[in-house]
Amino acid sequence: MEEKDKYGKELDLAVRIVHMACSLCQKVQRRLLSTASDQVLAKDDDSPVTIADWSVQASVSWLLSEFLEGQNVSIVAEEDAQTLSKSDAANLLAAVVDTVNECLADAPRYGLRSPKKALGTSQILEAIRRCNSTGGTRGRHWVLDPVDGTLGFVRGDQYAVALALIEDGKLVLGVLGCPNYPMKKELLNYNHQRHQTLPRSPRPSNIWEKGCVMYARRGSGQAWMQPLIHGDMKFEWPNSARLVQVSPVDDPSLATFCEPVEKANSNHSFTAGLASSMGLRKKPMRVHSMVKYAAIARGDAEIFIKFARSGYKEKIWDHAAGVVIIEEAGGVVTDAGGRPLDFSRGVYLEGLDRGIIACSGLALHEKIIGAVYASWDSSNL
Ligand SMILES: Nc1ncnc2c1ncn2[C@@H]1O[C@H](COP(=O)(O)OS(=O)(=O)O)[C@@H](OP(=O)(O)O)[C@H]1O
Ligand SMILES: [Mg+2]
Ligand SMILES: [Mg+2]
Ligand SMILES: [Mg+2]
Repeated sequence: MEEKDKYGKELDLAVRIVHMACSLCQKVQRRLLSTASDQVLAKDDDSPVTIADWSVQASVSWLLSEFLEGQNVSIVAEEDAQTLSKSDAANLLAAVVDTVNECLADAPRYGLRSPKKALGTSQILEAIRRCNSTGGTRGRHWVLDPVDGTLGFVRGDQYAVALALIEDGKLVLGVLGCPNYPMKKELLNYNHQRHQTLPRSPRPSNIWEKGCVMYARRGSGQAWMQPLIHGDMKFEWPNSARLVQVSPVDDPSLATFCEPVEKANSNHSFTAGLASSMGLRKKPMRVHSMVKYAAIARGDAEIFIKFARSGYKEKIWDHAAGVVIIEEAGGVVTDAGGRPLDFSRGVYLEGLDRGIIACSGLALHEKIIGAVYASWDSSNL
């Protein structure tokens, strides 16, 4: 197979699957926001999880196994089936089973096959449990964050579905579905005070106002964006895909940096110090989820910085898809020491030096690394 066609089949499959998963999430988010429900649960670390997280994981797992039959499909993903398997979780499990079957019944619209008959509870639990691979340096591993930014999802705000493929420890493709991130930034209602970054109308009618799916294949030098496939729209490959590129801005005073919304996930006062020391003047764009990676890849912002509290270990599914998309769009992603992220060492980004810095170009990147170096000793991280 020619190098340029390598992973073409896998990318095509992953893009279709992510479109489907985004549609599932939109339905669940609408229901969640319109009913005062108890459908948001807390995990052991107090982070939220919903029917959408489990349902996307089950659907993606089933579809990958179905289409890559014969291969021993290895998936590294965020959720497990423990809570759902408990005897008091029958209603929750039933809701997941319904949601997955509703989603898979739509598969032909995306050029995929539905199951011959609706999946049963045990098949769905099995599909979730199968995603317990720990990745590593050898072989192929799919990396899935079924709902990234679950907090944004339950707030009715930004979230993403992220699917990537690693082969022999290297990222080879990434797909990022952003259901509330319109094709054009101008269509986003960005409110600094309320930290809300939502499409301007709640039920947009124009496809450019709807969400997007971005994707890239390692080494292609290209990153693509498509409008989200909706309702009765037919999936036409490559469905108005357009190339995206990082921003050309390299003057810090004109650059925008993004960071997590929650102080608990990244040290806002440290990043504010960094920003001012390198001459960034604009307010930070605080957005939930890997939409931050999407924003850099398509030139809506120039910098993404995340410094988690010391002791927190970043997981590969929170970054994999975003990193390959930014890099192919012309950007740079490293840790705070300037080294590339290592996706080969299991579930965590082992060896990560302090934080993550994604940038539209080398000039800004060097300035931030320099600013981190200069301010680290005086910081209280
Ligand atoms: N303590 C701590 N520090 C750093 N990061 C953490 C922490 N706890 C969780 N996470 C991971 O952060 C993911 C969400 O990141 P965001 O950038 O969307 O955060 S924020 O909601 O905008 O604040 C979130 O992803 P999801 O669980 O998929 O939502 C987590 O994997
Ligand atoms: Mg995540
Ligand atoms: Mg998640
Ligand atoms: Mg989570």
